Amino acid sequence: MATSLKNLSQYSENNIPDISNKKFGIVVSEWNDQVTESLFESAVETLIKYGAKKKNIFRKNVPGSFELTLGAQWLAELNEIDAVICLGCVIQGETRHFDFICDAVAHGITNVALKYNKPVIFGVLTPNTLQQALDRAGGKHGNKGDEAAITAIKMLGF
Ligand SMILES: Nc1c(NC[C@H](O)[C@H](O)[C@H](O)CO)[nH]c(=O)[nH]c1=O
Ligand SMILES: CC(=O)[C@@H](O)COP(=O)(O)O
Repeated sequence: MATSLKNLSQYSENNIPDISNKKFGIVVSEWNDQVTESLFESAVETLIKYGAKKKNIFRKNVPGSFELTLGAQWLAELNEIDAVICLGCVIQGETRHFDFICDAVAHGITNVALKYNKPVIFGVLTPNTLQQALDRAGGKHGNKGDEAAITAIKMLGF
């Protein structure tokens, strides 16, 4: 979809399962916390909107997005956790460090989902600029946290 048409918070509300007794782990990167806190607030709001109980939402912080994989694993290995949402924001700098982090996190989170056979959602923004991140954390392109939460919910209804 062309960026100009993108809205991360527009999705079908069909096939939403009962999540009243589902437990969610949310791991949040502290880097760019102006952005990641907005992603977290939106994710929690969406989970509760569709029936999750606040007492069943468990947050853990990690220093940066590179650590999201291990944080996700520490949550996913808990039998009581039904789905994990990973929230981060990696902003392009001057070097290739951005590429290594994004690649590692995308592959790492995928591997955790497959290893523990449960939804582990990639709610990580990978913008070129802070403004692009803000546009996707409650701005003109919606909120990635909302998208990540509804993705977790729908996967629980698979
Ligand atoms: N530059 C960003 C980082 N860098 C830190 C790494 O994620 C990691 O914590 C460090 O390399 C030590 O392992 N992290 C972000 O989440 N966002 C960035 O823009
Ligand atoms: C994505 C990052 O880690 C970023 O902050 C690194 O910036 P730089 O590539 O300019 O060192």
